[in-house]
Amino acid sequence: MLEVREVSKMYENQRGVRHMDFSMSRGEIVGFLGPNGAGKTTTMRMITGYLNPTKGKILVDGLSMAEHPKKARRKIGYLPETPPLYPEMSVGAYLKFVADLRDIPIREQRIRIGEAVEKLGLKGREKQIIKGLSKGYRQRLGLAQAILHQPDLLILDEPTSGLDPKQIIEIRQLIKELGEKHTVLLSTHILPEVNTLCNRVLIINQGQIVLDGNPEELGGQMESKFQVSLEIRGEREHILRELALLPQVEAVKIREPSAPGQEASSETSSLLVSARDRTDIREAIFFRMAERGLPILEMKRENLSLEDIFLQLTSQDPSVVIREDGAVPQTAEPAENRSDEDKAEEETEAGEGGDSRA
Ligand SMILES: Nc1ncnc2c1ncn2[C@@H]1O[C@H](COP(=O)(O)OP(=O)(O)OP(=O)(O)O)[C@@H](O)[C@H]1O
Repeated sequence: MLEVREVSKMYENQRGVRHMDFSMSRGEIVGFLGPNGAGKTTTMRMITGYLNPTKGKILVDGLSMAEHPKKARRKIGYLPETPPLYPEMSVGAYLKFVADLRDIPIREQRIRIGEAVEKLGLKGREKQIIKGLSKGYRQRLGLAQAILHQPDLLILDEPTSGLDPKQIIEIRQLIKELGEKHTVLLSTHILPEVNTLCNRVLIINQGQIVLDGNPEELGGQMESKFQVSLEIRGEREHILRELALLPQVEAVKIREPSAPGQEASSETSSLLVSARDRTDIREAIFFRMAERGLPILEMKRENLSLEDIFLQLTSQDPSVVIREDGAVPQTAEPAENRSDEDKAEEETEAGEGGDSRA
């Protein structure tokens, strides 16, 4: 559905986006995460044809954005961070205006507007003036204009930013529904939003993708060691001795008391066990404890949360790049180590390209 091939964008000697390379298949809902200034908006503006890449290529359903901008843009619905609304217009008049702008045939306009109004919960508000709408309803209208021409691909730039908690839940639900028929790329700062909505996450930092994968599987991929939390009944010394005898176990941390105000129990121990590597050690622990008559009351694999991963990747220069295809760690080059060739390439890029159709 979307191919972003080696795309870079330079802003007057400052790099906005660097060698961005990813593709999206039909039906995916991809979360685009990154700290402020990482390059999310720049990338989205290039995908939607509002900004020309300095280098690289963007294909929407096989159509090159550079060669066939009009056709390619017809396949995209875009909700910028601030929805492009006209405050003096009514909801209905605005959607009619957008329908004209998108060349939707007159005979189809009523049906399309009706569908969008229905889908986005705007029914009964067609005559309302936009400046009187709440932020949540403006966002709904922004989404309605984005889907009016029935695009295959939706690009949503921070669609829930600035909304109150109730509006956030409503807009997320709408995005989830839109995701059943559209391929969606959405940028956000809110990590749980990615877990709730997306089947894939792209984390970018300093203009580069530093991680690409399934939000639920990332924790396991990122960890260098397998970790298990355990609650075991029995004499503490005995348990620790038995765990230490397992060759796969590297470290055991005592985690008591398990809840504030709860006394450490002499009967049970809460522990965090780390393996020597990424091997699953749960079976080995289970059989050893069973053999020694030390019942396991609870055993759970500990994963890094998306928040841990995000902080790990964005709080300093990324040193590890993990791709969806096999979690192969590569070293990302710190800026000072870039080759002269790379620097020369950047200088050349700085002289090319520019904004278009802004
Ligand atoms: N028009 C511009 N001129 C010059 N530099 C720009 C311009 N737009 C963006 N940049 C720079 O490009 C980099 C990426 O900015 P971008 O707005 O794409 O980040 P973002 O990830 O969307 O950030 P945020 O989460 O704050 O919206 C930043 O360093 C920014 O300062």
